[in-house]
Amino acid sequence: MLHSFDVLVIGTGTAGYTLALALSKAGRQVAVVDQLPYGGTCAMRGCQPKKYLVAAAEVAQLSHQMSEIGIHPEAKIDWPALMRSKSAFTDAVPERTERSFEKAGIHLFHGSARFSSPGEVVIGDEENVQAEHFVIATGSRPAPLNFPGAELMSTSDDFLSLSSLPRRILFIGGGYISLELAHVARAAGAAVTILHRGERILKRFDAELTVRLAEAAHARGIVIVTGINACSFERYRGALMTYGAAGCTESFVSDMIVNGGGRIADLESLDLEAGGVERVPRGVAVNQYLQSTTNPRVYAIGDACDSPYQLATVADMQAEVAAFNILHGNQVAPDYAAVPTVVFSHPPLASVGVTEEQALKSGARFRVNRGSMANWPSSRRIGQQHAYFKVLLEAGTGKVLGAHLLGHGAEEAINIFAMAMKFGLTNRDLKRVLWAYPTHVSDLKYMIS
Ligand SMILES: Cc1cc2nc3c(=O)[nH]c(=O)nc-3n(C[C@H](O)[C@H](O)[C@H](O)COP(=O)(O)OP(=O)(O)OC[C@H]3O[C@@H](n4cnc5c(N)ncnc54)[C@H](O)[C@@H]3O)c2cc1C
Ligand SMILES: NC(=O)c1ccc[n+]([C@@H]2O[C@H](COP(=O)([O-])OP(=O)(O)OC[C@H]3O[C@@H](n4cnc5c(N)ncnc54)[C@H](O)[C@@H]3O)[C@@H](O)[C@H]2O)c1
Repeated sequence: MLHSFDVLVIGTGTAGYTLALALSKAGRQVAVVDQLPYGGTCAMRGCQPKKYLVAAAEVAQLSHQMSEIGIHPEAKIDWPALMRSKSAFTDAVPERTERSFEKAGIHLFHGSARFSSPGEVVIGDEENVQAEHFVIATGSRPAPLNFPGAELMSTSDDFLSLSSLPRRILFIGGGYISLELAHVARAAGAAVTILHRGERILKRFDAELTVRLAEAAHARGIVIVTGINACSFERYRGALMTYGAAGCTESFVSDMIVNGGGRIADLESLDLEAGGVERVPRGVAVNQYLQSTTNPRVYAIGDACDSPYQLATVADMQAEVAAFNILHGNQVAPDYAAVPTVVFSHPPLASVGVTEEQALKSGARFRVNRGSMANWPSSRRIGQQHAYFKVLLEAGTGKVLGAHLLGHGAEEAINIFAMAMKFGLTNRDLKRVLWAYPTHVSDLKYMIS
C-alpha cells in the first residue's frame, strides 16, 4: 500500500520521539516507524533501566561504606526483585509511547524500514511511504568484535534483562557501559573484571580523575586490567575463557562476557545506497544542519548520525535542531560546547567542557582549581573516601572552561557547571548565588575561588 506524509521518522527512541512530536505540533503530517516495540534504547535498554539498577547498587554501596558510621547491617540486593521492579517500568514504555504519538495525530508503523529510492521508504514487504522528508533516528548497536568466539559475548541489553546474576562477569572495554554495569554487578555480589585495551579507562574524561575512579573501583573489588586487547573467546569446562595481551596468550575465566567495546550507528538495514544517503564511519554524513550531505530530503539525528556524542541529551538537542530546520529551512546547528556527561559508577564521575589536557593543547590561558574532597563534610558524613574535583577557569575572565567531578552528588552538581558554561557565567557570578546549604551544590563555591 502506498502512503504519503510530510515527514517519516525512522526510529522511536529519544531522537525520533522528540522530533516527531515537535513536527506534529507544528501541523505537519508525521508518521513514525520502529522495528522493535516503541521507545528506543534510553527508555528501554539504556539510561532508565540502568539507573534503576544503579540506584539500588548505590544503596548497597552506601550501606557498606557507612558501616563504620552507624549503618548496620549491610544492605543486600535481591536481584530478581530488582529486575521485576525495573521491568515493570520498561514494559510500560511501548504502550505509553504509542499513546503519546496517537494523541498527537501521528501515524504509527511497525516493521523494518529501508530506502527503495531517494524519495521512498519500504516498511516490511507491504507498506511504501513517500514523504517530503525522511528522518533517520535509528540509534546505535554494540560494535561487533570480529574475532573467534565473539558470538559467545553478551550485550548490555542481555545484562539489563538478566533474571539471575552470574557469579563471574567479564566486561570487554573500559568505557561507560563496562564501568557502570561492573559497579552494579559488584554491588550485587558478582566477581567482576574489566579488560581494557588502552592504558587508562574512559579516555574522554580527565586523566587524573579516571585514575582515581579506577582506585575507587579497585577498593570495591573490581579488577581492571589495562593494556589488554581481548582477541578470542571459547567455552572451556562450562566456563567462558577470554584471551588477550600480545599473542592472545593471557586467559581470563568467566561465566558471562559483556561487550562494552563501543557502539556504532545502526544503519545496516536501511539500504542507504538506494536512498542516495552517504555514510561515514560514525554514522550518516550530515552537514551542520543535520541534513544528509547527499540527499537533501533526509535528516539524521541521535546515535545514527555522525555526531561527536552518543548521549540521550544530545539526541534530544539534535531532534529539536532538525525539527526547526525542517520547519523553517536550514538555520540552526547543534551546540556541542557544554555537554555534561556522567559515568554512573560509585562514586559517579561527571564532566563538562574541556579537560586539562585539551585546554593545554588548545593554547587557552587558564588556571586549574583541583583537590581532594575526601575530607569535606559532604564526603565524610557518608564515608566517601574517593572524591576529587578539578575546575578550569579562563585566565582574566573567570569563565568556566571545564569541570570534572568524582564523588557523591557529582551527577547533579555538574549541571550547574554546564549552565555556567552555556550562559558564559564567571566564577564571580557563581559565587554571588546563595546555594542551599549544606548540599553537594553548595560545595561548588570551594571549587571556584
Ligand atoms: C546501557 C546504556 C546506557 C546508557 N546510559 C545513558 C545515560 O545514562 N545517559 C545518556 O545520556 N545516554 C545514555 N546512553 C546512550 C543513549 O541511550 C543513546 O544516546 C540514545 O538512546 C540514542 O537515542 P536515539 O533516538 O538516537 O536511538 P535509539 O533510542 O536507539 O532509537 C533507535 C530506534 O530505531 C529503531 N530502528 C533501527 N533501525 C530501524 C529500521 N531499519 N527500521 C525501523 N526502526 C529501526 C530501533 O529499534 C530503535 O527503537 C546509554 C546507552 C546504553 C546502551
Ligand atoms: N552514562 C552515559 O551517558 C552512558 C552510559 C552507557 C553508554 N553510553 C553511550 O554509549 C556509548 C557506548 O558505550 P561503551 O561503553 O560501549 O563504549 P565507550 O566508547 O565508552 O568505551 C569502549 C572502550 O572499549 C575499548 N575496547 C574496544 N575493543 C576492545 C577490545 N577488544 N579489548 C579491550 N578493550 C576494547 C575501547 O578502547 C574503548 O575505550 C558511549 O560512548 C556513550 O556515549 C553513555
